[in-house]
Amino acid sequence: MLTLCGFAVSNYYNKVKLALLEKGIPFNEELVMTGSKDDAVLAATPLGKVPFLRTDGGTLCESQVMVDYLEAAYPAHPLVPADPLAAAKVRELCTFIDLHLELVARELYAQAFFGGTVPQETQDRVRKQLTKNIAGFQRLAKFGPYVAGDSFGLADCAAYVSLPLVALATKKVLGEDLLAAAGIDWKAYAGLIAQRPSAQKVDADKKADAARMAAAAKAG
Ligand SMILES: N[C@@H](CCC(=O)N[C@@H](CS)C(=O)NCC(=O)O)C(=O)O
Repeated sequence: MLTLCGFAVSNYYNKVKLALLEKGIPFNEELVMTGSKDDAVLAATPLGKVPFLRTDGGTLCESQVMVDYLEAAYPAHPLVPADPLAAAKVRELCTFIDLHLELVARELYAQAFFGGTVPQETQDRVRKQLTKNIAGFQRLAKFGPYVAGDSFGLADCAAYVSLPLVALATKKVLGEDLLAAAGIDWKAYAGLIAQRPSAQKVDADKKADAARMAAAAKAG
């Protein structure tokens, strides 16, 4: 049996959870927060990041590695096309979203979501980089209506959990939703995906986990 480890507010955790739910793979969940000093956790995720996945044969870290493993090990309900190049094009979008959109916007999260401050020079650098990267993303993304074309797939697992964060973080910190400013109607896209039972489960669990974290923070 698979066990997805991490917490339900995490976008990368939810990327893998969406794939598991969409593919109909049975799995357990185990609450693990970031920054663990536990040797067993660090053996599974050496940087202490979440998510990580326990399988009967060993553990995996890195969300894209996990979803690629799921596709290979559980071919039913495929989330990438059978054609290798078409499948790689879907994975290209996943990588682009994770690396060139989310990871860049992440530099704003301390101020956007956690009450911190991001220096002006970092804000300026992120704005410049994201403006360039969003234009690049627009050359790859189809939104037809799914991010890679006419059917739901792996790229939607990445896009659904991360595009709203990019939009909200840029709006809160830079004063402008850079996705919307570039003409990406991410709200309509997210609304479409949010109708799926998998997304509804992810969103409900995320809300409950956010309440758990708020209560824990209040309790010190
Ligand atoms: N590239 C990793 C990113 C995972 C990641 O950054 N997870 C966040 C939570 S959403 C985390 O663990 N942050 C804590 C840290 O970076 O130390 C993946 O795709 O799994």
